[in-house]
Amino acid sequence: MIEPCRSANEPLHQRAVVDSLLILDKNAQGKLDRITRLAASYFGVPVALVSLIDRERQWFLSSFGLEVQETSSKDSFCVHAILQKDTLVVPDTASDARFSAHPQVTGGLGIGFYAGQPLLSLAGVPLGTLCILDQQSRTFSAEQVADLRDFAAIVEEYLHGIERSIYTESLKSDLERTEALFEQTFSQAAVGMALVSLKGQWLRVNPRLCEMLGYSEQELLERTFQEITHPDDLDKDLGVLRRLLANEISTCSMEKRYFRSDGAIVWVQLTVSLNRLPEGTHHHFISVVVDITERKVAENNLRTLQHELEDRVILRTQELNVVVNKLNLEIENRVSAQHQLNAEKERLRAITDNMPALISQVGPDEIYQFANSAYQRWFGLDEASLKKMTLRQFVGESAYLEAKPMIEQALQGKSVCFEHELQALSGKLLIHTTLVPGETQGFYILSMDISELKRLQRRLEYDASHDMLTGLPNRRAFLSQLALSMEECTNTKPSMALLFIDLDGFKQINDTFGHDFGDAVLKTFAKLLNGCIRNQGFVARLAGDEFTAILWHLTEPQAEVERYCKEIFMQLAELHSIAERQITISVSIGVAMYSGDGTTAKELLRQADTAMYRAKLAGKGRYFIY
Ligand SMILES: Nc1nc2c(ncn2[C@@H]2O[C@H](COP(=O)(O)OP(=O)(O)OP(=O)(O)O)[C@@H](O)[C@H]2O)c(=O)[nH]1
Repeated sequence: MIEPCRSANEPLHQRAVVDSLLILDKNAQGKLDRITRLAASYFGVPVALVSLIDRERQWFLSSFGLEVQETSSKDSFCVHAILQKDTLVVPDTASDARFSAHPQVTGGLGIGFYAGQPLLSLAGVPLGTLCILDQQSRTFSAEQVADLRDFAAIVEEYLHGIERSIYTESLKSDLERTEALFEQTFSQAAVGMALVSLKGQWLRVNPRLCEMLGYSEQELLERTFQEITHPDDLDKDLGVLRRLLANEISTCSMEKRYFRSDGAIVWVQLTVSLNRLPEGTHHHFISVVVDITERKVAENNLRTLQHELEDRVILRTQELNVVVNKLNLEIENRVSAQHQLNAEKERLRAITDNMPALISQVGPDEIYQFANSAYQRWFGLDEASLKKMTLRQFVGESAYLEAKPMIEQALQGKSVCFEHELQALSGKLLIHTTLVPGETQGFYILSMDISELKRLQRRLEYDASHDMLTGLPNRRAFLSQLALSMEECTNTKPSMALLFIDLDGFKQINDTFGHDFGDAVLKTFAKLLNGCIRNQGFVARLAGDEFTAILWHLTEPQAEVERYCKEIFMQLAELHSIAERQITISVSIGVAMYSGDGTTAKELLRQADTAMYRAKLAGKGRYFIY
């Protein structure tokens, strides 16, 4: 037998209908049995069957002349009828290639003839066949085919009735399930649910909505939603419903306020959709109501908090702006001060660098913190090198130890000056240093090179106290030495003599040989006089050709004075020429002895002068003791 080739995507609901038909009650089967029996009789065949077929099996809902209830679908003649969707007539199975090898043809039932009419469901899906079988081959006229179709139509009618009743039962059951589900959902929902008429009347309300609004179910059903809607929200609410009714939107959601029965306000999230009847007319609204009062309160609190925060932020921002402005002003002032400071520093640097002095600053650790460029010029040391040095390292060990007491005073906050020597690139320098305590710790150093100044000072001092021509101490030096020497004497032990010495006839020498020669004479005599006194006294030129000598520490005043005067005369006697000119010089000497008796310097000088005049009067070239 050639097996029927069936589509793999055979409609699924065919199986469902077949399954449903299989569970028909036995009474129903009895009706089909009457038809198969009638068909067998009408067509004069031994077997008439109503078969149902799915992919695997073939059942016989009714069988006349056959005991078998079920076979495999691949052995089924009926499948071929279903596949060709029209009456299948096989007059002689033995000569039909499709069935000649079928076991029920070659053996078994020994089928020689088959005619089957497909049975279609209400939806036109083939469910099985009404078929007749004969063991003999036979002819089957067109009228008989039409009759078989009529029989099949009766079976189909019957099966459709069953199908309808199954479908109705199924719908009813679905409706009941849906209704129960709706009822359960409606009553147990955690959100408010309601059906509302198109005019706003509450039609059905669930317990949660009643609880939310504080009304009993009955009280609520006696009201419209407009009555309990907050007036400020009503227009918006009605506007949205109008759009729903105009089919502009399919559903809407809004936040609105209801008045509870106790007058309190309930904030809700309302979602409304429109329920339509099958023909499309509007029937009622379906509302889902969620209480969002807590959320609204929280939002309000949050909003209030946010406003408070914003106010605080504004306040703080204002305060901050004031602070920032002050800070900016302060920064500007500081920047300005810093600029001034930098300018001051630069000016100070320029001043100090151009000062002919060493200017520096050392910290409490005696390390240099600042040094002007004089250090570079004088010692070849730049500021960077000095900043790595201590004062001790710079001045050297011995100079540092010498300056240490002054450094300590400066570190204790006292200004101090001292003089010292420093070895510079140009040689040894005499330095005058002032240490000035710093504002914090450490001190400033101002060192000036006073080598030249000292030389000048010494020169001035020398010039002020010496006679330029002879180099002997002058009148001024003489008078101070006289006072000093007289102070050293006591009245118990006279030990000093003052000699007033005047050249004789010096005017004549000047006039005869000239002033320059007179100068040479003065210089020669000064040297002679100074040589005579050795270390036992003091020689000075008072003025012109007048000289003085102080002899001190005289143990035998008279004798020592006389010896000195004679020494002068003797050396003058040995002097025969000056400046290669033959000449003889003599002097007159007046002597005043001092014994610490209270005689003043002026009086002593007068006494010596008087004695000298006496020597002059006595003929010059001699000495006279007062
Ligand atoms: N060459 C020279 N002459 C001077 C200097 N100072 C004063 N004289 C002169 O010294 C002379 C001093 O003369 P007197 O002492 O008055 O007279 P004298 O000739 O020495 O006479 P007697 O003192 O009486 O012996 C004057 O002619 C002055 O002009 C000087 O520095 N150089």
